[in-house]
Amino acid sequence: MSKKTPISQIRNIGIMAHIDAGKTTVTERILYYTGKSHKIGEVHDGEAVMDWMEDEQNRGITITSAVTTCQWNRSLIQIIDTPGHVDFTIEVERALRVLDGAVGVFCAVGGVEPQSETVWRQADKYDVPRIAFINKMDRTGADFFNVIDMIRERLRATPLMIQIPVGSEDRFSGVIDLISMEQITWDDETLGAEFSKGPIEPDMETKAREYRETLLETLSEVDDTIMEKYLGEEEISIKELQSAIRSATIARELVPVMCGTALKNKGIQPLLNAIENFLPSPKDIPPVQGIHPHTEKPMEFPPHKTAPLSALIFKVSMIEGRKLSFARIYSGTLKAGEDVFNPTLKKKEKISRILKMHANKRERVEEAYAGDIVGILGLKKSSTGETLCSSKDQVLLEKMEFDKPVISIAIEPRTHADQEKLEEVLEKFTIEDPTLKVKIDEDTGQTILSGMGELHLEIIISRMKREFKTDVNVGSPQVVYRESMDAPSTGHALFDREIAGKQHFAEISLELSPLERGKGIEFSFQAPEESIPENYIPAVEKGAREALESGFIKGYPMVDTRITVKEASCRESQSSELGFSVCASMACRNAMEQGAVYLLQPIMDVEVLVPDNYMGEAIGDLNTRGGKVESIEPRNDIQVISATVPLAKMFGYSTALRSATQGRGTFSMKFSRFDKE
Ligand SMILES: Nc1nc2c(ncn2[C@@H]2O[C@H](COP(=O)(O)OP(=O)(O)OP(=O)(O)O)[C@@H](O)[C@H]2O)c(=O)[nH]1
Repeated sequence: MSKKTPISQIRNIGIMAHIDAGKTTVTERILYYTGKSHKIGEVHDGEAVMDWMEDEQNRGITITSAVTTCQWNRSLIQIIDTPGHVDFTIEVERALRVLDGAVGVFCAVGGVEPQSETVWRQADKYDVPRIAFINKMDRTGADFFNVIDMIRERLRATPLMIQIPVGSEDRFSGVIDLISMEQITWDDETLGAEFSKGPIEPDMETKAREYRETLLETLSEVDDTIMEKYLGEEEISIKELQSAIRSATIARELVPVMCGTALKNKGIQPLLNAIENFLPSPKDIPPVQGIHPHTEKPMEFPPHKTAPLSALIFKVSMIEGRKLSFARIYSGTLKAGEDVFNPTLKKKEKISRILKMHANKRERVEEAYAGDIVGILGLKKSSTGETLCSSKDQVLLEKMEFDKPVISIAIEPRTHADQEKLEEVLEKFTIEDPTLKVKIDEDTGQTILSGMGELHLEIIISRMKREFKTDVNVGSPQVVYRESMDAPSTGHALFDREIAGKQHFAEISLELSPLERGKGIEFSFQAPEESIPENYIPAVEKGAREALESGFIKGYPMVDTRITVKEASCRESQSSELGFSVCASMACRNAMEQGAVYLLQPIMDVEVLVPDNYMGEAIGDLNTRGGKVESIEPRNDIQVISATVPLAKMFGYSTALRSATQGRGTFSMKFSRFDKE
């Protein structure tokens, strides 16, 4: 395993799916057939290799992205597990950032569910080439061709059927490979490890020929060579077909679709072949973009082990008190025992160990190369989203953007023993999860946790209890607001004070003015030149930003505001960073007092699915919650209502919807924007 795989044979992939489509079971079977795991751990036994976290086993859903490595034919497949629940979009986004291709798993009965659409769109944003696997062909109601239509209509993708199923539901026995025109049948006795390939059975022949035509037509639309041969009725070899499919998949023109049943051990080996044949290697995708940390000049290094090092930390886990950082290496070589440079922190860090991650064990390696995804021990300060490079050839890769928390709860340790552990546990959680924020409420002294949704915080609390035996009382969830202002307002402050025997003097006049929604905070220093020494400007900026961060009305961060310093003055020998920082902060408070600051609340995109006869109730209920219905679309016998609703009005919605629709309605929700109350 530790022998070096050429970069062209590496496949960094994610498996994306709606909850319950069977992602964990598919991953399990991949590990089984690639020989990494010797026992099939059924999800319902709580033994799945990937889901090693206790909480995931209890809930039966996958929360964290674990990376695991396995070997298939000549390829090294590194699987980054991605969750299906939208409350964990951070996990999906960070996985998408470092993978090169993905397998979308769909349920043959449910097809493309709203959350599969969400995840699919995220993958579109990152230009990730995909193949699709229609799982659960054994279930009652399984309908391969219906899912194909859904992929076309809901995901607006062009499916390329490279297989069709033989039988369905309990008579599903295998597939017809439309590339080689062979029938593949799995042997139930050997957990699907053995299968036979042979000529297509007579009763399937007509259908197989018909879909082979469809495959050739679809492929001809994107590949000229295939088109010429197809129109000329010339023989097209398997190699030619594979190469055309590979190019079209990588160019994201087509999505090859396959099927099977992971639970009944059918269809996984051809899926592994498709990962190897059709998904890109790190060499097949555009080189990662970065900038020079000082000059901000665009930079890119080739994905080669002799190029300068560039790697991105995409996840940090605290394991037994040690920080394990997961990094994707884009170029160069990472060596154990050597220093690397973190351009964000402007600091060197030592790589003490490099680990190749298998699902439940780690293998130590001395070096890792472009294309690899590894665990690193030894990094002390670096965190998720930061770059590692060499101090000689510095590069800064694009940072990961994390959504801001929208919901918070107050927690209180139950006993003295819980109190003692709480700080340490929270530190671990915040290091691992950049979307979780902890702060102490200045008025009440309570600890406030903020996160991405109710489920996100619920899981944190339950992990505290189960994994760390730390019990807390939990307050009811509160919406996290932002503050902003309507019109420009000016502020002034004079700071002239003796601190520890030294006089500090600073004077600042500034203006706070509204920016467009979503712009954040901008700072500009427009005081006359040489009014204060240039090296104090960063202190002014720091003080001003900090003041805005602590808000005005209720202490929520101010957003979408420009700070313009108009005048500044100092006295020689009485200037200090401290003085300028405090003075800028006071001037901002002064401007906020003068101006009209208001609250912004989180608005959510909500999608509600209800049968026709409950639509009236569902819309009425959304209206009473202050929701705005944006569209209503029929999907088979179900109506899909898309609306935007203030998060504050969505508490208890799942219970309300269930009782209004006798359990038939479902919904999904994700953060849209902050807007005026
Ligand atoms: N009938 C049938 N059931 C399956 C199949 N694959 C998975 N399942 C079952 O479907 C359920 C969900 O499977 P998982 O593998 O946990 O699905 P997942 O997509 O990983 O779900 P999350 O971890 O919740 O995101 C489990 O009870 C599986 O045993 C299949 O091919 N056929």
